[in-house]
Amino acid sequence: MAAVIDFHDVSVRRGQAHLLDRVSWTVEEDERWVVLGPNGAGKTTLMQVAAAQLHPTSGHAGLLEETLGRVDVFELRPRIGVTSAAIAERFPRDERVHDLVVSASYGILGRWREQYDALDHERATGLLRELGVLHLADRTFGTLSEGERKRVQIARALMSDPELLILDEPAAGLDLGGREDLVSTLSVLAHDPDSPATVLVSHHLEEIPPGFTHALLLRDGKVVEAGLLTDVLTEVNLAATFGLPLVVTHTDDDRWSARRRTRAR
Ligand SMILES: Nc1ncnc2c1ncn2[C@@H]1O[C@H](COP(=O)(O)OP(=O)(O)OP(=O)(O)O)[C@@H](O)[C@H]1O
Repeated sequence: MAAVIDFHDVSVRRGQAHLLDRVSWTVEEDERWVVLGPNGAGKTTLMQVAAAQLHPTSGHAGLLEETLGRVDVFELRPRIGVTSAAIAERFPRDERVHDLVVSASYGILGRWREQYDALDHERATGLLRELGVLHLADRTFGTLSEGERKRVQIARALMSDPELLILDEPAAGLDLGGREDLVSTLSVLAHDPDSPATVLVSHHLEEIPPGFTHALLLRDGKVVEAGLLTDVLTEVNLAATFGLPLVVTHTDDDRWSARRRTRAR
């Protein structure tokens, strides 16, 4: 199976700061990864490289069988679906939800610039239905709740039928119900064999959707551990990542949680 992400010793430096420090990471087509780490660990920087938005200072960054630095990133980027707070900020608040999704097939914002065919409209409608927000298709983006916006963003990211889907902190800012709804939706996507390879960035184990297969733990720009979820999400690894003693729970319905250990067991 072909590697979707194939990083060897990827480093990103800004002056004396090592934002990423020799990160090696491989993601295969059928894998669903969660990237966990504390604030400032380098998660967003790693996602910028994985989204072909940022070149590493050194190392080999392979993406979709291409190598960053040797490929036209404008051809690579449409093959990668990305959601992040920074991207959502650029969405026009007065854009109709359906138009926001359908315009992604051309990688632009503002649907009036292009003509779309019936298949594009059908696909946008299907994705809005899959994400549970079809009833909002005629609303403007600015009138949606935070949870509704996250779902629309994911529909838009999937519109171009990407080979890699990157979700940078999709549960940030959601209330408990919104988070649980999003986790369920992402779990359905994770179990769908037609879904692209997926990378989800989070600070919280509670946000890992059932069906996710792998985890990468990042701290100070370095990989603490990477591999199968059940191998990686140990109390020892997570304590090393977040810098505090933790009790980690994995339930029968494949949900994870972590809390500070209050006394020695
Ligand atoms: N241009 C820059 N120059 C120096 N340091 C930078 C620069 N850009 C980012 N950093 C630092 O790099 C580190 C990693 O940042 P990054 O945003 O990738 O972390 P993160 O894991 O996504 O954090 P968070 O969870 O808070 O969003 C941070 O300490 C940040 O302050």
